[in-house]
Amino acid sequence: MQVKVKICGLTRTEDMQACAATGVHWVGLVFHPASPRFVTPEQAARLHNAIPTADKGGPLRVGLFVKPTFEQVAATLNQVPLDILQLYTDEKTALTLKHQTNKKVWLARGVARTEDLPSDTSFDGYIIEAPSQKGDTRPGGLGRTFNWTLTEHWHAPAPWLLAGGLTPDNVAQAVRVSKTRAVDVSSGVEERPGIKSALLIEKFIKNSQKGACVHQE
Ligand SMILES: O=C(O)c1ccccc1N[C@@H]1O[C@H](COP(=O)(O)O)[C@@H](O)[C@H]1O
Repeated sequence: MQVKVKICGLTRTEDMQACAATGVHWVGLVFHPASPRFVTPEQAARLHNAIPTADKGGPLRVGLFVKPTFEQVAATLNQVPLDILQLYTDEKTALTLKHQTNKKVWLARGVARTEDLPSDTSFDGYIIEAPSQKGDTRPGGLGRTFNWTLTEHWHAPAPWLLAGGLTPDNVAQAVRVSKTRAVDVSSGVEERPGIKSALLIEKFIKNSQKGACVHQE
């Protein structure tokens, strides 16, 4: 797989198994109570146990937290051995959590202009997505796209994933325009919030690779 894929917001064992079977690089578990994809640490542990770990060829586990405290992250890590923390918080808190937990940290950043693109090399990766809007009930998972040309000439300080409103129908174009090497999707491969479709996951992965072929020629 040339373009790496993360499927986020998994709540069911069968969806974890579909991700593992299709060879996605990362699966995301949402620990934000306001999300329709929220899972408790106990539910996450069951999902984690349903598929091979990364050292046995399974996907890496990414835990998504919105403005978390150290206590919330530590209590979650006690139940489920996450590989990466995807954080919606400020840089200082994220860096402190990285040192406290000794985990890889990806920062999520909404981008409206090139000036919003991060330059800090302290993090292990970035999720680059649509900026929040007034009235949003959560900072992501809303199926909203942004101007993909913004990242076209960006010299990223760390590996990054393009996110926000990606679907099997637009992912090839998104990869082509943004020049990303990795994509992240939640709502675009769902039958309804939290319920993934194995068929849409398969289509999404296949189409994401089509975008890569064009810009690598
Ligand atoms: O998925 C959620 O419910 C969610 C809640 C809070 C913050 C982020 C969330 N999801 C992340 O948002 C992006 C884009 O999602 P979508 O494909 O537009 O639905 C992705 O990184 C999800 O992991």
